[in-house]
Amino acid sequence: MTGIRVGERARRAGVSGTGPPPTEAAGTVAAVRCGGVVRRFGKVTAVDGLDLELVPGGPVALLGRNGAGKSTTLSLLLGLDRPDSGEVRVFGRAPGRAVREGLVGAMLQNTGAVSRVTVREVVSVAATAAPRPIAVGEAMELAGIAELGPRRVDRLSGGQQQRVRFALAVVGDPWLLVLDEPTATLDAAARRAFWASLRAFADRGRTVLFSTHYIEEADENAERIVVIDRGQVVADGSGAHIKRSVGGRLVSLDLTDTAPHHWARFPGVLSVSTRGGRLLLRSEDSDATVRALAAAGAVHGLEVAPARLEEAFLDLTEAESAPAEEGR
Ligand SMILES: Nc1ncnc2c1ncn2[C@@H]1O[C@H](COP(=O)(O)OP(=O)(O)OP(=O)(O)O)[C@@H](O)[C@H]1O
Repeated sequence: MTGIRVGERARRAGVSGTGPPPTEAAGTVAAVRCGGVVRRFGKVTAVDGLDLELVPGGPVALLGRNGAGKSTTLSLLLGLDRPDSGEVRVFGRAPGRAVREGLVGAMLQNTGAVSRVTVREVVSVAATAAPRPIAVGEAMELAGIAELGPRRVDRLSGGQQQRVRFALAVVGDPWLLVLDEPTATLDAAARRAFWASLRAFADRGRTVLFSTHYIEEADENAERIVVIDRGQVVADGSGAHIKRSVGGRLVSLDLTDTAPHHWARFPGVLSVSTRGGRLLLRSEDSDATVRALAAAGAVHGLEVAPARLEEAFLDLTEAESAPAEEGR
């Protein structure tokens, strides 16, 4: 576990907050615990025996390619859906109960903007509905929309509307904030601003879990990355840990040589792929790989680089990717 405990983070940030649910001291109960969770849709097993525990703290990224089971997992955590088997607990409670108690906030994909109301009005309504809200102005500040209070929500840009959704998700002061691909529709500047807001919220000692396809963003913005594929956790740790666990360096060269080589049998080679006319060899011993490539006369446009998270991610999820949408 790499999450920082609530008390520790909140102390570091100098935030008092409203405190954890009264029955539990901070950090003594898992924010999320999934055990053997299965969710099937017809022949498709979207979540396939998922085990996951989040200690309070974060942010944590749920990283996976299309159809990996991220949204289904988040729906189960929010009590919007139920597992076919296995157990999901949020702060020790059934997810629906945790949501009703105001312990969970969410920002989901494709939620439309309400018409004709102002930003301040819509955030105020959400605050009224929450059992333990923070001040409306504070939520707007956190979301970076303090200046937008009098503006109509339906006349804002996509990036601004996304920040309003963030304010709606945090105004109830949830102890777990769940975000499904929060930056999918944002440009680079809006993304940067959004991540700053999200980190500011996590720094109040809250648990933040977001799903993403963006590997580099997960690395930059999460303390822990849970890689999910075919509804199972295939890697779990910091970005550095995931890079290390896949291991090695990336040896790449121009694929000009048409002679058949058994690249996978070259010394040190862990995996082989091609991209844009380049051969990519992940190697645990790049010196040995390069020597063998030179001996085979295959060195054209050679580059050796540290493993990037993207390659690590592809290695973890690409090898058997074909049947993912077909069920097993
Ligand atoms: N309501 C549903 N009915 C049928 N199949 C579903 C349903 N919801 C999800 N699935 C299937 O379950 C699998 C996992 O979907 P899910 O949306 O959880 O993946 P994801 O990782 O969130 O993907 P994406 O990144 O594309 O949103 C997919 O094969 C999807 O088609």
